[in-house]
Amino acid sequence: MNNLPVFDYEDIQLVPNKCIINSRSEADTSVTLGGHSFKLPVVPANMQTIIDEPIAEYLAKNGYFYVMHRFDEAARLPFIKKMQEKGLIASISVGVKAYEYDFIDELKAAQAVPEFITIDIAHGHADSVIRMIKYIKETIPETFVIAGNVGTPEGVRELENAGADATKVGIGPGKVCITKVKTGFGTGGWQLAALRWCAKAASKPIIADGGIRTHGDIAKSIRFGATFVMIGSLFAGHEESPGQTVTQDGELYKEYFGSASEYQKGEKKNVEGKKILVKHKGHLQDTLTEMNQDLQSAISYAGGRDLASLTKVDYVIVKNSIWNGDSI
Ligand SMILES: NC(=O)C1=CN([C@@H]2O[C@H](COP(=O)(O)OP(=O)(O)OC[C@H]3O[C@@H](n4cnc5c(N)ncnc54)[C@H](OP(=O)(O)O)[C@@H]3O)[C@@H](O)[C@H]2O)C=CC1
Ligand SMILES: Nc1nc2c(ncn2[C@@H]2O[C@H](COP(=O)(O)O)[C@@H](O)[C@H]2O)c(=O)[nH]1
Repeated sequence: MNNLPVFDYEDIQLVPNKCIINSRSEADTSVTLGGHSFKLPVVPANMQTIIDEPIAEYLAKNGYFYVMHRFDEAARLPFIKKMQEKGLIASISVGVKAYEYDFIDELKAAQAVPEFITIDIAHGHADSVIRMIKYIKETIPETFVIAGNVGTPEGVRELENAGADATKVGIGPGKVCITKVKTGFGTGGWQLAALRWCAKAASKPIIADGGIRTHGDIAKSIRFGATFVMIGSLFAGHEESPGQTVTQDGELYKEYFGSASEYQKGEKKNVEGKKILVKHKGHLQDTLTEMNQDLQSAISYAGGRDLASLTKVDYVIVKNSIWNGDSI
C-alpha cells in the first residue's frame, strides 16, 4: 500500500498514438453494460439535484444510461412501471435499511423488475451492502446490480463475490463532498490512482464515481480501468437540472447539493455533503454532445476507433501541471 503510486486526474496526461481514422466522427464511443448498449460511458449522478423523472426518460429514450436517485421512495415502483410500459430501461437506486427488503419483495410481486438497481451507500464495503446484493440476486436475479461505493480492491472483490454485477468506486472525491474533511478518509485527491488500484482487482465492470472536472477526465478514467463514469457537478448547471435556479449579481446559477447534506437529509445528522451554486450552462443535450465529441477526439489521439483503444495508451505523471494557469 505504501508503494502505491498516488495521483489524480490533473496529474496525468495521456500520450498520443498515430491516428488511424479520417474523421473524429468515425470514433465509436458506445459501451455495453448489463447487455444494453449506450451511446456514452457516462452516467449522471443519482442525486436529487442532478436527475429527475423527465431527465431519466430523456436519457433512456436517447440511448444514454441513467440511474434514478432513491430519495423519493414511493415514486420508484410507479416510475419502473411507467418506463417499462414505454419500452424504456428502468434503472433505480436503493439503500440498505430494513424497508428496502420489503421494497424488493414488492417489485417481484408487482412483476416490475427493473433492468438495473444501484445500491447507493456512502460506505459500500459493508455487510449491509453484501446482504442487500445477495437478497436482490436471490429475489430478482435478472436485475443487474451495481453496488458501492468502495475505494479499495478488497471492497471491489467482496461486493463482486456477493453477486454485484458492477461496483462503483469513489469515497469522497465529489465536488459537494465533505467526507474527506469531516472524517479524514477517502479517495479524494487520489481518485484516479484508487480507480487504477481497484480496477486491477475487478473481474466485472467498474463505475468511477466523483471527481470528474473536465471531459478529458472521462478518457483518463477509461484508461485506468473504468467502464463507466458517474458525474454530478458537470451535469448540475443545465436548464433541465432539477436544482433550484438562483440569480446572483445578475448571473444565473443552479443549486447542487450532496446526498448526505442537511438539504437532502432535512436534519443536521451525520452530514457529509454541502450545497454549492453552479453556473447555469444551457441544455443537457449540448453537454452530452460535447462530451461525445471530446471523447471521439480522445479515441483518435489514442490511435484507435473505439473506447478499447483508450485502455492501453501510455501516460505520464505531470504533477498538478495540466492547467498551466489556463482555464477553459
Ligand atoms: N460517494 C461518497 O463518497 C459518499 C456518498 N454519499 C451519498 O450520500 C447518501 C447517503 O448515504 P448513507 O449515509 O450511506 O445512506 P443512508 O443514510 O441511507 O444510510 C444507509 C445505512 O447505512 C448506515 N451507515 C451510513 N454510513 C455509515 C458508516 N459510515 N458506517 C456504518 N454505517 C453507516 C446508516 O446508519 P446511520 O446513519 O445510523 O449510521 C444506514 O443504516 C448516498 O446517496 C451516498 O451515495 C455520502 C457520503 C460519501
Ligand atoms: N461525500 C459525499 N459524496 C457525495 C454526496 N452526494 C453525492 N456524493 C458523491 O459525489 C458524486 C458526484 O461527484 P462530482 O464530483 O461529479 O460532483 C456522486 O455520484 C456521489 O458518489 C455527499 O453528500 N457526500
